[in-house]
Amino acid sequence: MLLTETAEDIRTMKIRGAGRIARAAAEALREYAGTIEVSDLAAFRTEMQEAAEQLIATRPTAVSLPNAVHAVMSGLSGADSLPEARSALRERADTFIRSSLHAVEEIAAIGARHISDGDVLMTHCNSEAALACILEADRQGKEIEVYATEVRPRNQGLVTIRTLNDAGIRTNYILDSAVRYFMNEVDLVIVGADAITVNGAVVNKIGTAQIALAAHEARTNLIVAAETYKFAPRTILGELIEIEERSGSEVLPDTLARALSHVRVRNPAFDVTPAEYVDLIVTEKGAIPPGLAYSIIKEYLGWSIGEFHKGLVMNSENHE
Ligand SMILES: O=C(COP(=O)(O)O)[C@H](O)[C@H](O)COP(=O)(O)O
Repeated sequence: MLLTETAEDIRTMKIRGAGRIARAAAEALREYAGTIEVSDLAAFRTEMQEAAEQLIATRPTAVSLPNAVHAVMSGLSGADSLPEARSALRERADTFIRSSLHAVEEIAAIGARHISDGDVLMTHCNSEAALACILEADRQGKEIEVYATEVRPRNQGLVTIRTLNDAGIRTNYILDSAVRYFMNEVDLVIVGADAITVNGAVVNKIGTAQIALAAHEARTNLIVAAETYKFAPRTILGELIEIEERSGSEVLPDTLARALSHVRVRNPAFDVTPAEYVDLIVTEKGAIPPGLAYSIIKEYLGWSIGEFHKGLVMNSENHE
């Protein structure tokens, strides 16, 4: 079944990157809504609720996941019959997926304006939104060069350099630890986001905060490419974004770790870059300074709503 498969693929990172995770979850809910065999609306709600929770439990950091689930599940609130509920959910899922893909295109167009001919860029991890800006700048004929990090331990940098290479963009593949060494050659850092808090802090792949620090020191601008559904409504209420810590075996093979009984491997997958190290956040609705994160949450996600909570489907009139 697509639902179980998708949940497993997100958990194991076969499907990864906040935007792709969000669309995969929406697609899984869509398929599930159309195929589960239930006799009435109440049973349908219960089944869908469980499916939503199963998806949300896969990875805790990317807020695009609960935001996508919320966008789809909100179709349940106005439905009076089982067929109505099924079709409302399918429709919400389609709308979410379409608007997510469209958002990436909009971000590419806006982000590319901030990239100048001759710029040397640096990116970290593999962000669809950040890469879309780089590819669009290249498509517009701007001569650019990119420094792309390796991204230990899962090496998402390999995916990034393949994309850049395929586009014929001059690319330097560097160790994560070589970021400061090269920073003086860089004109602009561009990264994606897994979550953005109400005060403009950016949660992204581990190492982003270190890159931001090096950029700040070198007076190199850092921009974040992020769809509005990467903003986290519940941070308005003071909630913190949970940072996923993955298995130590991703960093050190178990056989080696077993021989080092006093050593504990720590493997956080994300870190938090404070707003003061972020120059601009490029969303599909425009580029904003991080201090305006609140307005994105208020205007596009609805400030009284949250992400999908366990056992609670909230209304989202203004979530498109
Ligand atoms: O940190 C990562 C991916 O982490 P992981 O590989 O652990 O999922 C990406 O920078 C963001 O998710 C944004 O990506 P996108 O712009 O594609 O949504």
